[in-house]
Amino acid sequence: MSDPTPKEQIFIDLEPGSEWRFELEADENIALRVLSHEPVFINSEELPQASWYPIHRYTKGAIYAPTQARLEVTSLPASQYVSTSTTHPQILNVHLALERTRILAKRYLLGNTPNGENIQRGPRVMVVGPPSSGKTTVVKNLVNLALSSGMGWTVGVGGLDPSSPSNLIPGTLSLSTPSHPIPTHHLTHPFGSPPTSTPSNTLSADIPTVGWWLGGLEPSNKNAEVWKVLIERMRQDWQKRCERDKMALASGLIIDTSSAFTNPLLATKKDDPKARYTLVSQAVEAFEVDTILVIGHEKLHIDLSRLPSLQSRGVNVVRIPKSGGVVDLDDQARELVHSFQIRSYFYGEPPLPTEISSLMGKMVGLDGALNPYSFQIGWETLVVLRVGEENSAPSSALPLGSSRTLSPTRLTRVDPSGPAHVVRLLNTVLAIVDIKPADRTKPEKKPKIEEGEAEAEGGEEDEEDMEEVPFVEEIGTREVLGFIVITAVDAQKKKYTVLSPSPGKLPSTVALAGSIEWVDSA
Ligand SMILES: Nc1ncnc2c1ncn2[C@@H]1O[C@H](COP(=O)(O)OP(=O)(O)OP(=O)(O)O)[C@@H](O)[C@H]1O
Repeated sequence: MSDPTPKEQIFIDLEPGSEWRFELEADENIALRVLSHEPVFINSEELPQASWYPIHRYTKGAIYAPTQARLEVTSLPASQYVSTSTTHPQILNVHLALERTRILAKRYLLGNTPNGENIQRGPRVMVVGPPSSGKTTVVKNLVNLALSSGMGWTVGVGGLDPSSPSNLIPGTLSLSTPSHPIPTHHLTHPFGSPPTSTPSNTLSADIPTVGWWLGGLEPSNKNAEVWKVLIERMRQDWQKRCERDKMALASGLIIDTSSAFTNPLLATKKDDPKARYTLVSQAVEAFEVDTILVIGHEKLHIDLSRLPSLQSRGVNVVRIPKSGGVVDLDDQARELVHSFQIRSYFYGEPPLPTEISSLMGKMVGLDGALNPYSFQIGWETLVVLRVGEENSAPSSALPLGSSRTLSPTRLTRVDPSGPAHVVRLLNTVLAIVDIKPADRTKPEKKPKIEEGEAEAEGGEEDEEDMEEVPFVEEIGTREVLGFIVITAVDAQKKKYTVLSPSPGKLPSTVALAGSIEWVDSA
């Protein structure tokens, strides 16, 4: 029987140029629809007229109305308010300048029409700022403005913030090429999901994305060399794309960065102790960035404007205001977001409560739940590697008189037989990397145990040198195919239990470990 007392409707009226800001808690899911006729935006994506737009728990954001507007929401979040201070006009100004560059670049590249300013490619923009300054939100707005312009742009989105929930999974760098505005239904995956994680008929899955595994949440002095190689990999990928596709070259690249970029001394090398903002200079050089947007921070703006490495390239350093709506996340909230991000990689989004999914009227397509798959795999079959110098033996352990000449991106095989390793591997997130026959430095051993059905076989396994890495070093910084997590280690049977996003054989049995761990607490 249907409920005889219809629920009271909740309306939000917005003055021209105001925004409705909301912060959804763990038990808050809402849907909203626009009842007025003029366009209303969420992160510069126009909300569909009259359709319900669902927004999942934990999401924080703002609905912006350039003209008078009326919204209907299914329920009012505990934390919500309307503000007339908005940074949208400033973001729009930046967008218009970028749009001009794109148009001139397109004319040059596709129509062979030179322009007086010698613009030969689209804008390359990098957004920097302190923690919780709204970097990801600015990137998303600029990308959505470009994709909504009707010009057919295919903007590249660089994810240089391994801890951002917009990235693939914590610990990765990513490059995605969305072709439609990025939605804000939930906080994970807005820059795109790897194909193994999300069914292809969903909103976020058709954003082609490639990822590289840093294995940590931010660039640091310890992983600086690995970071540098990953940036180079990403640069090559972007360059290849631009060579293939002139429209991508004209559309440009917008890069989100880690707040570690604001640390002037990070990644400074011993041979160049005076270098400052190495991470910024590195990325600027790799992606030929021409504009840096600094959010809020006055000193950072001045520092970067005076940085010789940027001045010599003629990089335009522009300061834009920080939105008063940005939510400052503490460490606990960040941990929760990361855990949620990993969970949704494997399980997708839990279904919306029926009071939302059964709403009358049109509803935009939803991302659904996924069916991850758990199985056992032998220690010998799944080769777990770590990348980087920090994982190799300390210099003090080297023979007397010898010095370290190891490569900073060397691979170390994790031998799970040591008790410390078992503890360290449990709950570890692993990135699967593609292996080609030419990558092997030793011929492949036929795996004795495959997946699920072979579980019960167990038995003796040939002894092999578990310390030896039978692959070339280059695989440690290669593009990743997907992620798994070790949920149990059976020391007696010498097997891992792993959770994979989809059933079937793993695309490769070589995986990279980092410092990202996950325990399903949902
Ligand atoms: N105008 C706004 N109204 C409400 N919430 C907002 C607004 N702008 C940003 N937020 C929210 O504030 C949070 C922090 O913003 P964002 O992730 O863009 O910052 P960031 O600088 O990239 O953070 P990080 O330090 O993690 O790199 C996000 O949850 C975002 O959705």
